[in-house]
Amino acid sequence: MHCEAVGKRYGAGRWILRDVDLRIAPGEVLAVTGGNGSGKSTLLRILVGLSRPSTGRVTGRPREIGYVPDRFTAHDRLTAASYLAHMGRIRGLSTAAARDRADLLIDRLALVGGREAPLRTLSKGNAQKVALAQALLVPPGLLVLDEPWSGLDASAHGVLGELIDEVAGEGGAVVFTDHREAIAAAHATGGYAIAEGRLTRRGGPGPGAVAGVVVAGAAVVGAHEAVELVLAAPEAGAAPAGPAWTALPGVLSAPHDGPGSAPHDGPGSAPYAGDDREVQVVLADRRHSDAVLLAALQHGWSVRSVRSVGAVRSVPPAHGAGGGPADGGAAHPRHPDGPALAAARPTSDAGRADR
Ligand SMILES: Nc1ncnc2c1ncn2[C@@H]1O[C@H](COP(=O)(O)OP(=O)(O)OP(=O)(O)O)[C@@H](O)[C@H]1O
Repeated sequence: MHCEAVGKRYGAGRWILRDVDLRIAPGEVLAVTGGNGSGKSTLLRILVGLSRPSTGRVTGRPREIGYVPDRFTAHDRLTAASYLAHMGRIRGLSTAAARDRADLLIDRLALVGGREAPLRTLSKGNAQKVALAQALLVPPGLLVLDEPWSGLDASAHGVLGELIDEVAGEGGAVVFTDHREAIAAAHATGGYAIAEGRLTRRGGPGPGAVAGVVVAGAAVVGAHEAVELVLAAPEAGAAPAGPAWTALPGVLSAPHDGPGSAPHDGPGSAPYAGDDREVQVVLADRRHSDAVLLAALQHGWSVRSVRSVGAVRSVPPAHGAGGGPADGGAAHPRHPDGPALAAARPTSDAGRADR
């Protein structure tokens, strides 16, 4: 999805956003921070299509969008369960599937007052939980959350983090706002700040962040602490017999996989001076890296180097751009123009009226 030179002003008022360029790739979790009134909610409304940009355009918006606005005011007599079942049906679920999904989300978010509480009786935090649940009734290709942590109790904080990871792990993109850098750093894979209408990329986010890498087409999806293993084949000249790298538990990518697929070029084949053995570069989840090394050693490979890559996020083949295990499962730089982006489900960009 791409916001291209997006600008926004309400009527003849000041420019709230100017020249915003933003690409969002599947599997990314982007935090947008900024002070009160800086335009965060405005940007989110443009992303989901509720507000039309005054200049520029948004393309590649996924079909399924989950949106949690900053305020979810529910004056309704409907119960939480009925509301969610109704919303699920609007999104194409059968009544039974909508109820099941709603029940699951209500349980996970521990809605106080329960599923039969009328919406209008819910506290701010519990209404926020219902808003979150409605955004997740069907797996969103884009999940947009406006200050989702505000008002949530501590236990729901953890669940929200899990839900975000799950959406991203399934190849959905997530964008959320918050005032607090710490929250952004803990949950996002990339960050932006808005000030004076300009959106600027922030430096590396914190522990939950992805250190610049998306693995498209990995056999295992989700967030990983990854290790890069550079392995040298048993002997020079021969097609290296190795384990089926990507079939090993925890392997996220191995550019040249399978028997007889000797690496001849690309990132996996850079020869070392004085050693022309073929080289395989394996990106593995850290928890499995010892087992991968053991498998390599058992097949006669030797270890050139082991390097911690930090956090990476892997997305499934359907969302990759030809980087699946079948063609090598490459680790792509998390760059706006990175190949993973090409898999964004294209949709029309029919803007809807401003609220
Ligand atoms: N529908 C509207 N009509 C006119 N002005 C608006 C409208 N919506 C927002 N604004 C103005 O646009 C500016 C940005 O508002 P926005 O809600 O996007 O900021 P924000 O960064 O989300 O703020 P906060 O952190 O306080 O929620 C504010 O000055 C606000 O008053």
